[in-house]
Amino acid sequence: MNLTESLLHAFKANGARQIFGIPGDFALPFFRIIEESRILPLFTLSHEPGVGFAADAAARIEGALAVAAVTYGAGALNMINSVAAAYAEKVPLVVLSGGPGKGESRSGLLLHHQAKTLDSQFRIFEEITCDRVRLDDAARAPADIARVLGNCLKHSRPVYIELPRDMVAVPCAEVPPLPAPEVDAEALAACADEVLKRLAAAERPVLMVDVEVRRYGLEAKVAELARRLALPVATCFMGRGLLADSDAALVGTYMGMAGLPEVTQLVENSDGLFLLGVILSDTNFAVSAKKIDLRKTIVACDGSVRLGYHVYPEIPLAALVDALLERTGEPARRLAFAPPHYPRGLVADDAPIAPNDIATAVNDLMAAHGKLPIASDMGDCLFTAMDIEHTALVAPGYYATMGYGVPAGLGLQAATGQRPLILVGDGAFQMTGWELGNCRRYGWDPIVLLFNNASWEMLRTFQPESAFNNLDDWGFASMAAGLGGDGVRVHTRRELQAALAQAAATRGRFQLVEIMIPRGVLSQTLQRFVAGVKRLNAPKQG
Ligand SMILES: Cc1ncc(Cc2c([C@H](C)O)sc(CCOP(=O)(O)OP(=O)(O)O)c2C)c(N)n1
Ligand SMILES: [Mg+2]
Repeated sequence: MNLTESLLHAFKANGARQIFGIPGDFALPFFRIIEESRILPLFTLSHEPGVGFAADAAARIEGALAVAAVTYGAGALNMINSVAAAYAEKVPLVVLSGGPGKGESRSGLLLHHQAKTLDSQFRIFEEITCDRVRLDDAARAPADIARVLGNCLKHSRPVYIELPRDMVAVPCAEVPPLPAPEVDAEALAACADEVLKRLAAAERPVLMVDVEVRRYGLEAKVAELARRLALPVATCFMGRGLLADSDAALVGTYMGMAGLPEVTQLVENSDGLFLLGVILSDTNFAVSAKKIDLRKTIVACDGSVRLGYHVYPEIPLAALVDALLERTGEPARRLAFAPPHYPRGLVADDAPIAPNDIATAVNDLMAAHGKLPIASDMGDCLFTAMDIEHTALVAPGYYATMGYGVPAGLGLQAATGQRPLILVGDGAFQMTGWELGNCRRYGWDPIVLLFNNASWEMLRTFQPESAFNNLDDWGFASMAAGLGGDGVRVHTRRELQAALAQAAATRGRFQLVEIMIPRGVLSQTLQRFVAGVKRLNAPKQG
């Protein structure tokens, strides 16, 4: 077996199901082995940001490793933003980059694709990965690969592997099993006992879940824990879509002043708030109506558990959930809760379309055809998604990068085989929407809802006086045929309903529904979010 095959077998043995990538001369040798060995399917896309986002979405939806393979320099550095997004949102993404061979680096010449030095790329990735290795020693490689992949899964963060092009075919041993995370049994027991004691003492305990629950494959266990403890469950903005298929008492998504008032009160008035796998970010908590007193909360994330002033380090989330389940049985009472109401029954008339009409039309579609997993870009489309029935959702809710939606939808369909719904604004579509041109050769057929307000509308809500927020009308629907799909532009609610029905009935080609929205017309959630941010940032009176 050669080094590339050993690496590919290790990817597969630890959960990866495909590789997304774009080759280059520093990567051609190992791309050939990927293609000829067929150990993992290879999907090439058109631009490295899209490669990173597609692999990120595959990792999120599968709760497993995903691999983004690129060439040295122009390729890998083109993917920095996608890897930074994966780091911020705790995604186990493996960056596999080609690199110069040993001989080349001694030639004394500056190499093409080289930035400052030949080590610059390795150092740049240090800031957005939890571990890195350059595979320049075949004897050390199996242990190095095991260590790096082990850290990728343990920390659920990206890692960087550089494969010099003169090493790809050297003989190499199999990669050993990854090191299992060690847990101090006594500390775990004390931690689990204290968590349960706190929750039992609370009159209004609430469980809030976020991305780590999916990253560590814990959704079913967490739903069972919530049932046993009779806890109402809220997701945070980033955690939207979690537990969608469970019987957990899902009350909705907490968004402070921007969210449903009943969910905001439940969370902010809780005397036993249990934050499980929650990233304490501004997009999750910035617009809190009432500052959540973290001293009264239980925060389990990033491998530690904090209860007030008590901190238990090195407690993996999975170990904590298992320990809590071991200590709980059938609930004394069944929790009565009111599931959130999502709008249905679109009035299909000749009125112009507002974002909430899109949510209503999608809810009607899912009621008729079953739930669809959603990949959403950043923009009002993501705020609109909060009014869509709870379903699997991948979106950059915290890192908030644009360009995510379309490639992420392709990654989602490549990973699961399920047809996704993609939500994307016109500004974001201008960035990576062209990746739809890759659907035909892989048989992907997403339904794409393009919110076209000819505007960077989110920016306009914060700075309405700037004319640069006005975008031109690009006529996206008319471009769909050339990219291998079908496109339709809709202006009224009647046209929207008909277009969605037609898209749902058409398989085998992507369906682009270009939804014209008047500038200044926002989703209710975004309106509340902006009002909340403005209120919080307003100069204090007096
Ligand atoms: C890669 C990238 N560039 C810039 C931004 C800043 C930014 C936003 C966030 C605040 O940082 S929202 C927004 C406008 C989005 O326009 P569009 O996709 O048309 O959606 P909508 O019209 O619904 O706003 C920009 C430019 C970003 N988030 N990501
Ligand atoms: Mg827009």
